[in-house]
Amino acid sequence: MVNAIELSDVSCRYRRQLALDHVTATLPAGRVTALVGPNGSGKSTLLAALAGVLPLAGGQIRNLPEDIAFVVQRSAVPDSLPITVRQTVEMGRWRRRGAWGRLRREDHQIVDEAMARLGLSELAGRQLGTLSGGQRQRALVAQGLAQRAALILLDEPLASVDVRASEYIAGAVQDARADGATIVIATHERDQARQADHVLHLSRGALLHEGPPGAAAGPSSATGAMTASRASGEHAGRRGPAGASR
Ligand SMILES: Nc1ncnc2c1ncn2[C@@H]1O[C@H](COP(=O)(O)OP(=O)(O)OP(=O)(O)O)[C@@H](O)[C@H]1O
Repeated sequence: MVNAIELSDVSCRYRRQLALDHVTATLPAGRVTALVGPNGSGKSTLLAALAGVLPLAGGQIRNLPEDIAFVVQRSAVPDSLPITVRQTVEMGRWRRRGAWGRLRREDHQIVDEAMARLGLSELAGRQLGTLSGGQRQRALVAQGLAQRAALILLDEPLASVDVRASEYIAGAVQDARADGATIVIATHERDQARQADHVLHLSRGALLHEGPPGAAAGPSSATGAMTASRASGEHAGRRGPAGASR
């Protein structure tokens, strides 16, 4: 039995600015947690703290797994990066094999599976920079999935993506959950927050509320999503558009 990740009194700063303000919260193991709140409320900062790329200014995080996949915002990846879709997804195996290590047959299988899951198989040889925004986002999510990490962090994976990409990504998230991963998603998308198991509502770096989707949200909710009831069942969206099943 894997324990929930526990944040107690977690604070983070960028120089003098307090970006996370004494956050105490729980991220249930093997479940999807959505981080919601207005721009600048601390969602990306909380992901960076969980990923270990931003040191804590105070507090502690317990039960953090060692293998963590961090799918950053698409805007954080330069358009001109000379890399194909396959190479992008293969980078998800670097942690296991090292950047210069040879991928094994099982790695290639995992990469193929992640690409198929996100509907990217036919785009494998394409340069990342020649893809649409939604396709590029799918490639980044596929890279995250290929890590087969116990904790998967996704920063705004549905920002400015088309319906097809958002269906593939939502399906991939539910698949990773079904495989036992703990997933944390910063999102502005109502549907994604509704489909989560647990929601942390942040405002100005502080936790306003945590609980199941549909529970009370503060009046400043950026998404307005928290008053809606859960739209779909446990494994809703497990399959993406045609050909995406695995
Ligand atoms: N690299 C940085 N240097 C300085 N301040 C930063 C940095 N990154 C974020 N901040 C500040 O920290 C606060 C929290 O930002 P963060 O990006 O975590 O919010 P967010 O909820 O993810 O916002 P968004 O929805 O716009 O992505 C904001 O006030 C922001 O201006």
